[in-house]
Amino acid sequence: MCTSETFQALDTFEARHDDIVLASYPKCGSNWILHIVSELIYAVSKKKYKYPEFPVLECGDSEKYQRMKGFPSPRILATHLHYDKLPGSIFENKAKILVIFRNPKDTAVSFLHFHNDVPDIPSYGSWDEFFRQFMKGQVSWGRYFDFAINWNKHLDGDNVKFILYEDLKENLAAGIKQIAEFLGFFLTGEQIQTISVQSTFQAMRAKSQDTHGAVGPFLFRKGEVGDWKNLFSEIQNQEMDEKFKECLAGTSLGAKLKYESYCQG
Ligand SMILES: Nc1ncnc2c1ncn2[C@@H]1O[C@H](COP(=O)(O)OS(=O)(=O)O)[C@@H](OP(=O)(O)O)[C@H]1O
Repeated sequence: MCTSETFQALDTFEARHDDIVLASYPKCGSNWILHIVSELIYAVSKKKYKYPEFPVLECGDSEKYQRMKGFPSPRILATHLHYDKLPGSIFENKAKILVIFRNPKDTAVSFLHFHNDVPDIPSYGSWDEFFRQFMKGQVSWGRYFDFAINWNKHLDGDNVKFILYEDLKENLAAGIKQIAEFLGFFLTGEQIQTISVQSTFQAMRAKSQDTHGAVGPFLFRKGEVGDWKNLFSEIQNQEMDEKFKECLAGTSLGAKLKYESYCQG
């Protein structure tokens, strides 16, 4: 998805202290958090947050990064780039970073459906074929486990907040409150409640064509935890469990992902 020109252009990108970065592997809920953060900005400023351009940071060129200099603060920058590929100014200028994770099995299933449902992007012949490519990292933005390993040592920084998709599903209002506190936004319980009603899967899917155009209903597909059980074979389960053990078991991110709760049984 990114050419060497993209990375050269990204080097010219100047992050601001009050930028809000949403870092996630694809299909982990980036559009969900983007919506929540936009609603939080609206609640505290009464300014509707409008994305002046396509919000994925790395989908751009040097002209986009020039134009972004004129965008009002706070800017929301979504990215699927691995930690070591992020523009250094994000860290130097201490932008706030929300790192969003989702269990790798549901992430893979969501990724397959996205490829196969959305016209104009490559589709895969079968789930088995996609699974093989996903495990090898031969999919857009590379291997889930490389993304995770890359982030593992950087989740405890002052400017970093870890968010688990499954936690948000379990208690959306609590998750929104934590995000608000991390961003330094002070909201009443009533405001948090209003945002959580607007941020459920059903509410977002119902508006998806207005908010995201024709791709909306594919982007807001099912919004569930455990959909992997409909596609994974026993052998694929074992392979993913092994990979998790090899890459993340015993690490702080491994514990944060609550793999046993969401990927087994
Ligand atoms: N409000 C809400 N509640 C629960 N789940 C939600 C919500 N909004 C988006 N989603 C689900 O997130 C998945 C899409 O992830 P991303 O937005 O990161 O996709 S993308 O990488 O930007 O294309 C995709 O998951 P799947 O439904 O499993 O495919 C979306 O449905």
